[in-house]
Amino acid sequence: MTATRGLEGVVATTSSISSIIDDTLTYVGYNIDDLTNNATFEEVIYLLWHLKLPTQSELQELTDQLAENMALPQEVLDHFKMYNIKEVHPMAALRSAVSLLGLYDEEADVMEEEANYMKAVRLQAKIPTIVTSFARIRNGQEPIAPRKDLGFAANFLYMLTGKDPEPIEIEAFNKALVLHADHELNASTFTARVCVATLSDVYSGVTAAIGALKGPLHGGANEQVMKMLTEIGSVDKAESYILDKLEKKEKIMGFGHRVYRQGDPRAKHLKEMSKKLTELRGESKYYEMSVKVEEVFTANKGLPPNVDFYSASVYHSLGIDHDLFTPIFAVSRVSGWLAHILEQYSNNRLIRPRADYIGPGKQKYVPVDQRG
Ligand SMILES: CC(=O)SCCNC(=O)CCNC(=O)[C@H](O)C(C)(C)COP(=O)(O)OP(=O)(O)OC[C@H]1O[C@@H](n2cnc3c(N)ncnc32)[C@H](O)[C@@H]1OP(=O)(O)O
Ligand SMILES: O=C([O-])CC(=O)C(=O)O
Repeated sequence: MTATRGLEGVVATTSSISSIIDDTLTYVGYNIDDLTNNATFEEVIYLLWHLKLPTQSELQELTDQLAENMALPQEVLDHFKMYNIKEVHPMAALRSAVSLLGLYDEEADVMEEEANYMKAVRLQAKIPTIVTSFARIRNGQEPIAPRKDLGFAANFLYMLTGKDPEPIEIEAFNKALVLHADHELNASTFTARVCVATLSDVYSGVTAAIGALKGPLHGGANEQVMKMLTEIGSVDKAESYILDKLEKKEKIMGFGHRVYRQGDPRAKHLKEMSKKLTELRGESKYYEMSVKVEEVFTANKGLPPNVDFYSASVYHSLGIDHDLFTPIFAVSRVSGWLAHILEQYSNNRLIRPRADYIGPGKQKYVPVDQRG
């Protein structure tokens, strides 16, 4: 038995949800460019869960179900008072809140298909409310209830700020949600599938996935990109900053990818939005710094930016706190996790690979009082 480090190139399941072939990303056969330019996030959720685009009435039904399920149990809101909310990372709070949510769902352990689908609806609906409520409570503000007249993207921004978002903000946020929704067998989705393949419940699968997304080599990279841009501070400092990091053999967050070789097809959409939004806000230095970082990094390492790189300046331009960037990734990616969880249940087999043992050979047990 020989191990493949990081399971690189290992094909671990079949799936009908999304594919990356020759650097082209599709959801159920629809090119990501087409979906980003045309679809609402609600349509994409439906697509991932049903493997077809919805009709008008199917879309309305899902939209209504999401709207009806956005409110949180009071216990979940109350639990934010149990710890020092200002000190806690919102990804840790989200992970805990989703786990807690499972305790208040009477159907949490009901494994029928319809019950699992409705849990998916409830989780997709409630995760934005968790993230926005957390963000407001830690600022001493009351959580804001969602509005029935707003779509998913607009509602998130409204619940976060209490203000009616501008059309360009809604467009940018909707695109970001579409772009982050699914990505084949990335680390957090694989985690979710491994978890539920034991026939554990949907809440456990999503809680595990949030834990995997949190790490800086995966979803956590977008917050680190913003930290880097803040540290750089101005365009003229970008080149020396990057060269110094490379000299020290440090990784530059937001670059590189396990699967893409020529580049991540999602990055160009975020780059375009970053340009538009940073100019609109009079903060084009964040876009310009990003472009300079890309130029210097790719010239030296030949690795193009991934989805996390330009999403940082997009979210910053939307006025979002930097530590909420990864939770926002989860607000979108939960749609993909749930699609994969439902797919796993529908054709389940325990996921249990092997390890290539490289420890000591046979040893004889020595009682503790005789060990030197
Ligand atoms: C949504 C997402 O999850 S997208 C990914 C988000 N993560 C990041 O942006 C973090 C930065 N990027 C990385 O750490 C990596 O590119 C990963 C984790 C995304 C992919 O990693 P892997 O396929 O395992 O590549 P690995 O980390 O082994 O890197 C291969 C080589 O490229 C280098 N490399 C890869 N990415 C970077 C980077 N961002 N900065 C500097 N060097 C890099 C490595 O140092 C390594 O060089 P070496 O062979 O000389 O040691
Ligand atoms: O696929 C991956 O390894 C990481 C990624 O880009 C994503 O999850 O969107």
